Amino acid sequence: MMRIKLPNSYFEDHESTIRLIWRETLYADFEKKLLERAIKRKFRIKTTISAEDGYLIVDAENEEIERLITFLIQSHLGEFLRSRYTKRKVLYIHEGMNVPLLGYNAFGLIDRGTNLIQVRGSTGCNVSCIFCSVDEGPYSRTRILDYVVDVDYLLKWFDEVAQFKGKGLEAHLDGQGEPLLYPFIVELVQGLRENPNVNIISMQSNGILLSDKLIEELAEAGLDRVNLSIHSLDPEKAKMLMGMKNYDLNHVLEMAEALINAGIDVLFAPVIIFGINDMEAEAFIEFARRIGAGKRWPALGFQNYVPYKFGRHPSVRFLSFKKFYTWLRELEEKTGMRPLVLKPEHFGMHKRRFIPLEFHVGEVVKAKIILPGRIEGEMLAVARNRLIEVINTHAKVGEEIKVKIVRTRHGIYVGMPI
Ligand SMILES: C[S@@+](CC[C@H](N)C(=O)[O-])C[C@H]1O[C@@H](n2cnc3c(N)ncnc32)[C@H](O)[C@@H]1O
Ligand code: SF4
Repeated sequence: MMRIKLPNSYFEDHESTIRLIWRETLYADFEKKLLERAIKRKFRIKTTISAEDGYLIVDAENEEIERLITFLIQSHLGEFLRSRYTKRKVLYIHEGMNVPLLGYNAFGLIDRGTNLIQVRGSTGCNVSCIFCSVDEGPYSRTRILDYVVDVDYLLKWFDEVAQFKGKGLEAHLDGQGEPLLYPFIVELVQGLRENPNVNIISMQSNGILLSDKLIEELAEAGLDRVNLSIHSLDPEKAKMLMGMKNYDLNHVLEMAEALINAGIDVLFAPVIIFGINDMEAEAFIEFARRIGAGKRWPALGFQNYVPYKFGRHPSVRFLSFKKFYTWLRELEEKTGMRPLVLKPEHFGMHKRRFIPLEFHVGEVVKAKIILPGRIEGEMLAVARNRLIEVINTHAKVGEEIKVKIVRTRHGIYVGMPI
């Protein structure tokens, strides 16, 4: 009997398949029959494969068999990879694929002309907030695919961008999804910390996947702040807003305290939907005060609910930003909590030279389709070492097509086939 384990993984038995859980957030299913057949073909012996206590069990004793199984699993991992949370197929982006990490908003890097660089290692979310601006999570109706970027590759691109942008940068881990689903989150923070141009490392998160152990690791790696998305202090209302029956508000509140105790600052970032949770604003302020949030940065960053084109839209009233800011100023007066109207300077943010645009609107470029996109009719193409999101297309991976650039804002390129 052999017990096989692979680094950062464990195995589960699923009747006809063996499931490899890799780095907690990803999995791949392997047909037992196929693995057994491969052993039979090579070694002419009949074996049975199962999983127990996290190990893959083969009823044979032979190091060569162990090597074969390990090789088969590792070499097919990319093909079968799925997200444990969204259950969607995951495309693993690594250096060998030559995928530029500038140009697309779902993964890679985004430069919006300031000293803050958004760093996006993966897509996908573990909850489905009823207002989500990017229609994320297990109940998404539009997202059909997830991406995970190899951490060394992401850091390599970051280092190039950071060299161009200069000193005093903030690396902000956010995404079209939940950054804590990124399987290399600790390594990413560590790598960013090693960059001499990075001063601050912050993250935007729903906090659900935090644990005492992960917080300790993130603190040690050098994370400075978490903008924590908590939308209600009432457990039932919070479940409704997060679109998740087993959302454990208490756990997230405990983790907020644990972050602060570990020296990671917390900024609470509730999305305010008037008529639903605006009446909780003072309770949020009270809670933030009590646990000592906002040590180096503001403790609260209330966000006005905005109905986004590709997001989810609860049937609620949308308050104009003018009225929203008036509401915030009144709240400042009433509670003495300042600032609630947040400005870039509260975060040490300032304008910086943009990475020059590679295309201009209206330009027609020859681009090569290299990856499927996240929604139906969308593909990712590459030209001049940038990604372009091509919409309304039936083109296939490998094809070269002519694309008319329709959007270039903040170096995110959208094009249409012509
Ligand atoms: C898309 S989320 C991604 C990060 C992470 N999953 C989270 O929720 O913190 C980024 C931020 O946008 C907020 N947000 C999502 N949908 C929104 C909407 N329709 N209007 C305003 N803010 C929204 C989230 O609460 C979160 O603070
Ligand atoms: S707002 Fe954030 S936590 Fe909520 S579904 Fe969207 S990505 Fe996930």
